[in-house]
Amino acid sequence: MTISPETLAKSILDGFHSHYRRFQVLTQGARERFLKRDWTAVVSAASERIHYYDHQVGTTAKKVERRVGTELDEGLWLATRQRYQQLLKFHPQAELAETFYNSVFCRVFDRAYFNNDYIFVETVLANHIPVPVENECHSYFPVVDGLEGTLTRVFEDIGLGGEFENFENDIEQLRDKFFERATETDIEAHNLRIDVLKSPFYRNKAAYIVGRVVTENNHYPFIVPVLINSQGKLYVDAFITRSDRMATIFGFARSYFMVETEAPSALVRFLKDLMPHKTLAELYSSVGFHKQGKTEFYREFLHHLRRTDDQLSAAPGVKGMVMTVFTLPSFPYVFKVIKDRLGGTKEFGRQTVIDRYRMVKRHDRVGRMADTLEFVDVALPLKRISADLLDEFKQTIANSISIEGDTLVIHQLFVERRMTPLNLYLEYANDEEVDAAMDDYGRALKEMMAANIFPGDMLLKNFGVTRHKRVVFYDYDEVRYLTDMSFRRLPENDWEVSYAPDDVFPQQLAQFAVPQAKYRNKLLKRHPELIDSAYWCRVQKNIRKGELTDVFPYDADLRFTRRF
Ligand SMILES: Nc1ncnc2c1ncn2[C@@H]1O[C@H](COP(=O)(O)OP(=O)(O)OP(=O)(O)O)[C@@H](O)[C@H]1O
Repeated sequence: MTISPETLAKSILDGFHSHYRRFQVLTQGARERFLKRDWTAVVSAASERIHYYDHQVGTTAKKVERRVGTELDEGLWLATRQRYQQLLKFHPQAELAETFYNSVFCRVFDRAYFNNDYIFVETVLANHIPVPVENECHSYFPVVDGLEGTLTRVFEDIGLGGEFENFENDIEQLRDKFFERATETDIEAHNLRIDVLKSPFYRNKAAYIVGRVVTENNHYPFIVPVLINSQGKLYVDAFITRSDRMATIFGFARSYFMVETEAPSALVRFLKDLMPHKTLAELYSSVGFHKQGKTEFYREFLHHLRRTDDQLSAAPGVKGMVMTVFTLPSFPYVFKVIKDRLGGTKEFGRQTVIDRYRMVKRHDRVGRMADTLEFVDVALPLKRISADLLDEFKQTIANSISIEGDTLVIHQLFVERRMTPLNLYLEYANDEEVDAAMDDYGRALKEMMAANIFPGDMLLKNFGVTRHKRVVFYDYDEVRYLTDMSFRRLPENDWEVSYAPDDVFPQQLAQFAVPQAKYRNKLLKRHPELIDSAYWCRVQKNIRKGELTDVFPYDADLRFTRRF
């Protein structure tokens, strides 16, 4: 029986709708999980939401295959693509539905067809957003009857549910911070409007209210984190206004927020207005649409390649034993491909590396582990690859590449934000910066531990320093759950030791990870407990008891004082 383009297009769109419904259900549950303080469910919902997209693409692709096989009928698919495009004209998630179509098509058919005739390499929506941004996502609060009244209305409107511990005190502190900020920025505190995104953003143990203060000539973004105490009462924890601090809260090393939206494009454009330095790719990912983040990333990359002429070359720093890492100097990302033969002491195979990178992606990355985008069959113009890098490819990743005409195809590729490797940073940093970096490296280790992550290989070269001078981990091939390891004290006599593969001796960790005494001393001065096995065991015990430690994405000095 022949199938029409109409039926085919609709069945792919149905697949997308199932995915989006499930995404919405998981996202909507965030409020209740937060109010019930069900942190275990918070962790599993976040992981399931990341996972579900691929599952749904797989199911839809199988349906397509059953109906039309894997032999591509050109006429049928050209028409299906056209029909699908029409169906999206006023669709509130049109750009996500385009991406879903691409994912299904690419799963079934050959790479030769991955062009704009068959899929949406370029979006057909471009600047045409099918939903009016203004209506969709935010509420307006003109300050007419005093700031306190307006702030109260903001909270009533957003509907966090639950009772506050001391609402009046929260509003007073917010008002005071607001006036402080108004003086700094020269805002007339009574002649303005507050715009607030209609839904709170949930992540880990917090809900965030996100908005902006609009004056006659300007606007100023803000975030208000709301936490919940052990009696289930809410309280406002801070008022965050500086854009670098906001950027860190939305940073690439954080997990994705849960925020309800019918029109992600409108939400993301509002956020872009608040944080202009963030790319659409980063913003889509930050609110959980990580596949859309990938699509936007790839589009940005293609546009960037067209606009520039520099060459892809090896990433600066110590070469890895597992990954061949390269970068385009004018583009702030690195590309990683697993080597054909894993070098040195690595006692695991390719699949373990892939599994560990995926495990980190699904895990709470607590602001300390960079997000990765995983691509299959990426085509790069050969002329943009330096001769040295091409040689390195042939020697290290020959099984993962093929050359087709003037294109090099990489069969599996991980992409991460580029940072300055910590070992390189320390070489040119001044004393104060070295102090701060070693302190932050210690904090990074502790925060990863608190999230049940044991980095395995803690060498400085496996950490990077971001634009905002935060230390972030990026090499996941030895990552394990903290609870899978056995932390032990070193016995008095070496010959008494019987080592098991998962044994870790914290007393030796700093010596191995930071052999240079000048750096190690700075680390241990701030974080002496890192070489105490009892400390590691304690953290492990807390995790086993189901305690999710608080890791705040903002500095402690921003936190409000709590008055009861
Ligand atoms: N996100 C990044 N930003 C900047 N440089 C990076 C990034 N990721 C990797 N690099 C560079 O590439 C090198 C190798 O990367 P990575 O540590 O991920 O590889 P590996 O093969 O897993 O290393 P190892 O041998 O330690 O297991 C790093 O030492 C660093 O110099």
